[in-house]
Amino acid sequence: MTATHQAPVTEAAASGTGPGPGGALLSAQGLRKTYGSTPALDGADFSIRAGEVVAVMGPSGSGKSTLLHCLAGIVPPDAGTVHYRDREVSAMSDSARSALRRTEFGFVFQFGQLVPELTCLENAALPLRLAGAGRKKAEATAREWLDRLEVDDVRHHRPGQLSGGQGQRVAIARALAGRPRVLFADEPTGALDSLNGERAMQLLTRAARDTDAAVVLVTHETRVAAYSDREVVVRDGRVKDHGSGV
Ligand SMILES: Nc1ncnc2c1ncn2[C@@H]1O[C@H](COP(=O)(O)OP(=O)(O)OP(=O)(O)O)[C@@H](O)[C@H]1O
Repeated sequence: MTATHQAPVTEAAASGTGPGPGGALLSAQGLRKTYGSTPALDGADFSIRAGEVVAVMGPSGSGKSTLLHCLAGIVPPDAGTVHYRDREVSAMSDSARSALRRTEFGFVFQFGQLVPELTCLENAALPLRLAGAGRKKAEATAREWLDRLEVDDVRHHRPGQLSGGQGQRVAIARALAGRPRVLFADEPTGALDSLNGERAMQLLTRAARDTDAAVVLVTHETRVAAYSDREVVVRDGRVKDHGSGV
């Protein structure tokens, strides 16, 4: 659906600054989402504060990725609400949700999804370039993040020339270079061996904490969830809060 006529510039540009329900940075209440006859979410609640790392765990098919997609404004829920600060994401137009994703959110998926034709430096600079930064400034910032993720030495390589661990760290640098307030990570270490997975998680959580970004971390691995402050478990489309993590 295109929403060109429904999205006043002010809506897309206005970034909520007040706290959301219960002081949360991002929260969801009573989310429902059905695909055909398959219920993916069935009354899911969630909330995360600035600087918090929350692991979303649960069996395969329980609704973890759907929850992440609804929270990030990628998929509109059938019912329920999502708030980012004091703005209701679930009530925004498509273009306002895209603007929110571009300016406030960062994403890391299981397979880095780097652009194969671009170098690592160009990949990491891409979100900044899309947000309007000039090439020099974007690449200077991107280099700082590649350095933090310990992959500055491969900045002139293309994704096809990297190991899995290097590629995922470039993807994390790209996601964080735009200084997102919320980082969504869906099985970010799912394609890595345990050593590379551990290192990627150490660097990801350290960088997120340094920038006070919230991290919604979908994982089925307990050793990955151990990097969180709190774990929740999704079961049959509902969320159970397990309190503090390790
Ligand atoms: N785009 C879609 N079209 C149809 N069904 C979908 C779609 N996305 C998810 N589903 C279904 O919704 C349910 C929840 O899927 P979801 O991907 O959210 O689970 P998950 O907990 O992330 O699973 P996994 O750990 O295996 O990735 C599953 O039954 C899945 O088959």
